Amino acid sequence: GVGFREPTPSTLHPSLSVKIGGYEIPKGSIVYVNVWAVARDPAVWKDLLEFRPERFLEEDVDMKGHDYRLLSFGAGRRICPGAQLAINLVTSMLGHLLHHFTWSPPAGVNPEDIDLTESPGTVTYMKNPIQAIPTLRLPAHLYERVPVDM
Ligand code: HEM
Repeated sequence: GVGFREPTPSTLHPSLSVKIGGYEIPKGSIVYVNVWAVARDPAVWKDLLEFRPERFLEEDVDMKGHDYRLLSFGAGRRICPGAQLAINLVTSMLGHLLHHFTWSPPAGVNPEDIDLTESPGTVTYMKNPIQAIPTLRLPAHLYERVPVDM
């Protein structure tokens, strides 16, 4: 498995003309930052192609623009304003999916054979959608909808 999947690029909007690495960047240009490459820098990440989420427990990596090793939401003035909402939603959604279901590959597919190839572009998708089969892991009555008075 792969450790980092940056789904979207980040942009810089220089307010002055600057020269970087021999390139003249005129004021007002939109510069796309290849955050995908930044998040895969072997000089920065240990075992970078391993799926090892616990790396983020071992080391404090800020993902809201303060740590340039991981720029999922960009950084600076044009950072994603929905970052905290997105982090809360993804955490809650993943938590529910894992709490309620056991997930397995379709019958006959070994986990090692799942194709994790990405399809690069402005937004990164999986080249082939991953198929996963959920089975209930809690007593059935816990999945019933509870009416709520609003
Ligand atoms: C996991 C989910 C999300 C990711 C990975 C993400 C990522 C990003 C990135 C990389 C940018 C560009 C930052 C830059 O140019 O440097 C951006 C911009 C933006 N995002 Fe998100 N975002 C997410 C969810 C959301 C949500 C939930 C909202 C709103 C409710 C949101 C609203 C925006 C807006 C309005 C901008 C444009 C900000 C600007 O250009 O000033 N995003 N986002």
